[in-house]
Amino acid sequence: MNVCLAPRPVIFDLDGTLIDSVPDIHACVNAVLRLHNIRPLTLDQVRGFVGGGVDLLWQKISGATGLPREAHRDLVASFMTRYHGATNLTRLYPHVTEALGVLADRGYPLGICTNKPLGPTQKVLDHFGIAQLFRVVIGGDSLPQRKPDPAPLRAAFAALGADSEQPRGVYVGDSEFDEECARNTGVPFLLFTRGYRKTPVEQMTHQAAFDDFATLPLLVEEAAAIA
Ligand SMILES: O=C(O)COP(=O)(O)O
Repeated sequence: MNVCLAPRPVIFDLDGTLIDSVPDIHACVNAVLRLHNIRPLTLDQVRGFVGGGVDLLWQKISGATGLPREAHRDLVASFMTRYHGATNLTRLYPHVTEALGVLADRGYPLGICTNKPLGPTQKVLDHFGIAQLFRVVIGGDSLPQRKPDPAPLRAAFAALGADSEQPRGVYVGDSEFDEECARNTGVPFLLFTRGYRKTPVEQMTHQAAFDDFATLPLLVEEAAAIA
């Protein structure tokens, strides 16, 4: 007898996976640093600080620039004012829209689990006209926990009807935070290699690695079959 299983959820990270947002983050960071007469950071420095959410970003910036700990809240607030609608320098990676369309057409429930705060996340998804493809969006401020804690990813799977303790489905991301989160959640990880990771691909745990979103639908099919 042929048993036809419903396609399992596919959850995506955002920064460094679907979008290259570091140029906008870099511009907003330097605008805030300028107010404090701190020399601008390079794009590479800022890229190296992204992945753990806005709080961790500013802890790392303060560590690198010597900004006082007491300034943290104001720095984050000042950054968020600028960052909220900053999409001018952000780009979707090639073939992202097409790959998401193919997966949605094949019936995969799609979601986002990012450490980026929800406000800017929704703005950028709207900006690129892809918001409607995602049935759930979990941001870095949606829950008290952030990736690599499994809680946000579990919540995303649960919202798509999966078992929240032992979800079946796949997570697609680019960073060490995403790799660890997938492992903590117990789901296969598909690694996009053109994002913001610092570790060589061979040293990261993944079900498959890819550098072109055109190949993603096939990888999802293979990974979902064993998830
Ligand atoms: O905002 C960040 O630091 C990273 O966000 P991400 O989880 O989408 O990579």
